[in-house]
Amino acid sequence: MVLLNRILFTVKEIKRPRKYLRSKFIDTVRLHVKGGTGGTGLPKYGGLGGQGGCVYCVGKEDANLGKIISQHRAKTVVAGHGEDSRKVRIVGAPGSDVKLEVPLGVTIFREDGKVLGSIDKDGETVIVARGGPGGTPDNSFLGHFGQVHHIRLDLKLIADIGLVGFPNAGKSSLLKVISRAKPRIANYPFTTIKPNMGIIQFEDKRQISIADLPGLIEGAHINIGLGHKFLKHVERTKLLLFIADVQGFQLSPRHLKRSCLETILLLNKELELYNPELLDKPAILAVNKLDLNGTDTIFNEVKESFKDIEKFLKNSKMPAEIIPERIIRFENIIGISALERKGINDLKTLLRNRLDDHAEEINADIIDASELLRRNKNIILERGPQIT
Ligand SMILES: Nc1nc2c(ncn2[C@@H]2O[C@H](COP(=O)(O)OP(=O)(O)OP(=O)(O)O)[C@@H](O)[C@H]2O)c(=O)[nH]1
Repeated sequence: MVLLNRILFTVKEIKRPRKYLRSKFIDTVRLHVKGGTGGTGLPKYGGLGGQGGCVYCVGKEDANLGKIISQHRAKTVVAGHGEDSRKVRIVGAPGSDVKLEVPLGVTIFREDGKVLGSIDKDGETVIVARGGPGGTPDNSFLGHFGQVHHIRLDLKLIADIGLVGFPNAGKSSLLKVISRAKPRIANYPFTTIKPNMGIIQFEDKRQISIADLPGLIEGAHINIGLGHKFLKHVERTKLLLFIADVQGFQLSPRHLKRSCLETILLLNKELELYNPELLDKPAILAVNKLDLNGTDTIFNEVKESFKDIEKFLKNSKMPAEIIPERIIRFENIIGISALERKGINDLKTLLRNRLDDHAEEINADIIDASELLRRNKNIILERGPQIT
């Protein structure tokens, strides 16, 4: 009876996590992939064994890595073996291939760290394990084993804009008013636990994608909060949109209260510690919650201090540990209120114009490269036929 009571009591204790906490966003999958073995040949009749099948990844817009895991629970993917040559079928049939549908933005790494390829477009294909050749006179009619690899599929979202900010800054609220996304919004930190994607739609049908990442926090580099886990998703974005709460941030009464400017510098520092190259991306700063009383002054002070931030920091009593080595250059600083939709249209226009300029800059680079090629064609051709 006591035992029964204890069991019943324990069962009652186990609470299933809420649904949104269970829906995990998966951005890395490890798999053991094996190409099929080639079939054996038939020496007596000169019969050829079938080629082993291969395992390959193909890009699909609506695919997700979670589906791959559910389809291959054992995490081993094996392609079909080639058919042996027989008297009645002198050339063996090839083994069946296995297709893995992956979302766009996936890079495939081999166990030794070598990149096997990346998939950025729909239909793009990368073979991850080739099948072994079938038996022929060259290999004494013995089929070969296929390739065997441990691979890692690593997803980095491909979005035009990456939204970075501290928890509670209003990233999800901004995403909701600027795009059609429906993120969770609540007044406590880390409501966002997985990246959310939204599409900003313009009247002329132009679309811009925006990725909202879970909040960064002071000390993310030592894995505080959600750490740097999601920062890889901003690597492929063309523009960074920083969002800061005009009131600053305080994780709990036990933690220091950081002002708006301090949170911006801390964000800058976390990005720098993760990958300093991120600071070279074009960046725009949106200071949020300007509907609150008396916040205009804070916004103006922040804007003013960024006019010559190095000089400002030299003269300020800002603690040294929060100052990054390299300070990001914001191309624009804009005040908004996601709650009251103030400044949202200006922000949208700003983002669009900046992305259009970015596209022109890239086109200019391509034109430069082709011009260089044209001018140096003779020199290049002299070097031999291997360079085309
Ligand atoms: N007054 C005011 N409150 C806002 C504004 N934008 C967001 N909030 C509030 O701030 C709180 C946090 O907003 P979220 O959009 O969830 O913030 P977040 O940055 O996504 O937070 P995490 O999910 O924790 O990273 C919510 O209570 C919002 O209602 C604003 O412009 N003005």
